Amino acid sequence: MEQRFVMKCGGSTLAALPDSFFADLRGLQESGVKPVIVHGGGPAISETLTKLGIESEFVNGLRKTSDEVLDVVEMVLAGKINKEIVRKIQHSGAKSIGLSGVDGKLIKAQPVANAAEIGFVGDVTDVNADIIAGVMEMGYIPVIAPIGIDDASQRYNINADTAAGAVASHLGVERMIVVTDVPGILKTIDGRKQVLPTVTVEEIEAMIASGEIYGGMIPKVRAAIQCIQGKVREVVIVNGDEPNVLSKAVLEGGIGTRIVR
Ligand SMILES: Nc1ncnc2c1ncn2[C@@H]1O[C@H](COP(=O)(O)OP(=O)(O)O)[C@@H](O)[C@H]1O
Ligand SMILES: CC(=O)N[C@@H](CCC(=O)OP(=O)(O)O)C(=O)O
Repeated sequence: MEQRFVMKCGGSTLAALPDSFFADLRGLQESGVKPVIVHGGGPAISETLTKLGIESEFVNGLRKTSDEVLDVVEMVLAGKINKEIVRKIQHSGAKSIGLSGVDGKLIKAQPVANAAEIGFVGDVTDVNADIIAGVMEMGYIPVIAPIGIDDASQRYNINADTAAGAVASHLGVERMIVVTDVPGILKTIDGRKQVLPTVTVEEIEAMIASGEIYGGMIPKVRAAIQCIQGKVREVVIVNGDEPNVLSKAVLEGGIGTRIVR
């Protein structure tokens, strides 16, 4: 079995993740599995921007990022949220090191195509997988904040789903697990919302076109589609609230929605 997996934790669920979630993570690591975490924190960024009286808006799911907004994004993601996750992992008894994409130029980025409209938002151009592998080799769980950097040392705000997909691709893991606040991709069947156990790229495109997949689910499925073109075999979307959700997703299957080729 592939020993490594990338897990993306969304801001929608981070604060509510119970101690048992981190105990499950520790158990997995003890059994020889090597997790890599990439996290979001959109709601916490919005809250801090509001407190500071800085306006920001989303354009097609991406935050318009001025220099002033970028400072707050880095402060909240690489500071507050990253260290909160590292502390929780350490409290569970596992070892963890927090990094942002700036550290060791871990995530190289370039401006998105519509940068003139949305500012310092980045697309990933490269990931320094050696740093991540080195941290794992030392027995630590890497926790990565989605800030990118270019050769001129400009920072970029990167959507966390996009960053996680790029990390999974560059590491060449077989599986990415996306932990969020819904139990998978939901579809109304026979008048009832149901979790789809498996979806293909074609089904996703149809659900985006019909509006059945919208908002924050769009960057997740887009990142999933991008990374399953390569070595990543499947992306699993799960709810962080479910007991032992990680070990179920990694070892057993049959939970959440699996996105496959
Ligand atoms: N078909 C769908 N199934 C489930 N959730 C969906 C779907 N389409 C859109 N969503 C929305 O996507 C949200 C998850 O995205 P988001 O709030 O950005 O989470 P995160 O902070 O974890 O990245 C869900 O809470 C739900 O409102
Ligand atoms: C460019 C862009 O939109 N970046 C995101 C980064 C955080 C994120 O993606 O967090 P979630 O996973 O919780 O949504 C933002 O500024 O909110």
